[in-house]
Amino acid sequence: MVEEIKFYEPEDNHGFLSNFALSPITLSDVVWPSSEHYYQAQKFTDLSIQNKILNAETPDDAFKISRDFADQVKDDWMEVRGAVMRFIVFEKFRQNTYFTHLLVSTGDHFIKEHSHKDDYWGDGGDGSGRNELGKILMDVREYFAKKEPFNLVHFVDSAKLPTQWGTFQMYGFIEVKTGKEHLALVYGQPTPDEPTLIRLHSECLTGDALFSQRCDCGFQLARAMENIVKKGSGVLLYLKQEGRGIGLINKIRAYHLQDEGADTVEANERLGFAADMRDYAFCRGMLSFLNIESVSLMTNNPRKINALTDNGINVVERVTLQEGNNPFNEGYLKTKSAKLGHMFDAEFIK
Ligand SMILES: Nc1nc(O)c(N)c(N[C@@H]2O[C@H](COP(=O)(O)O)[C@@H](O)[C@H]2O)n1
Ligand SMILES: [Zn+2]
Repeated sequence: MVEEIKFYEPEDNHGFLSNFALSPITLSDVVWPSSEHYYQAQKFTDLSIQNKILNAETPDDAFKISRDFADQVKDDWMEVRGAVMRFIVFEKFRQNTYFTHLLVSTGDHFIKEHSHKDDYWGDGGDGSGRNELGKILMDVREYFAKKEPFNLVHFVDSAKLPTQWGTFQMYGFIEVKTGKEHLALVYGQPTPDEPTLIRLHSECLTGDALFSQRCDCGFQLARAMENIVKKGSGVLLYLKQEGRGIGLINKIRAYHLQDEGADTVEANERLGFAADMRDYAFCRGMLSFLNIESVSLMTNNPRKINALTDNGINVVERVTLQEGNNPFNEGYLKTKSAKLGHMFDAEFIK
């Protein structure tokens, strides 16, 4: 059974779907504060009425001003209103990509404007209405759901994550291609005005949660979060890519081979995997949702730099993240440098 999304007030859950949600739409150098402003203004040929509506403080005021001039609505309005609505709802989402991510993230849910006041655009409150606005929203969703970056991940929900360094906002995403669950930990208020300090951290249960000294992951995770808090803002993408993409159990198999003398690349390959199975293309979807286009990337791994660059993210700076070298991971770090191109200072892997 396909679940339903019933929306109405812009401040309620799924309120972004409402025409009364503020969403600047620029048309011929005119900025309409909401789709409601534009839709109501198109009822009139009188430019002074259009301007009154354009300059209305709120979408509600735009609606009310339109009702004040009900006797001057143009004769063909009932014939053209459907096309006007479809145009402006499409433009709302084309120009406000955060809303587009939210719309596409509703998946295949049936969308209804739950309005007892309107049985044409809404469902009439009892489901007897035509729900024409809901139909347009589902058509617009279908269009953008096929387009990058909206087709890469679906946002599910977010919550606070208090840590020893500071409180992050944790966003949960589902990768469309694989169904994998990925996180974005956001600290402060990253803005497109300057490069955002970020880390692409591939999940390493042993290092991140079990204090392993076989690798540098847990040490890098801690330092990256500390760096972000010290800077005042930034993002850590926590990616479901355990074992360089081979998974936890296969990583244990790889460790076993390493216990018998193989290096970390040889072990992967003896198990029938490439040295590194990870793909990062979906990260563009998470960064787009967060409105991040240029980054300072904390990594030693050239593949992560290339992956972001290849997917349209401007990596303006690489910030080294050399942490946790110890006798147990000395060989691992040396192999990452020699065979996987990791950029370490000579002193770090002596
Ligand atoms: N396949 C595999 N073999 C090993 O020996 C490993 N230590 C790992 N660890 C995984 O590597 C990723 C972190 O490496 P980067 O620094 O991001 O390149 C992460 O997925 C670990 O689980 N994997
Ligand atoms: Zn690790």
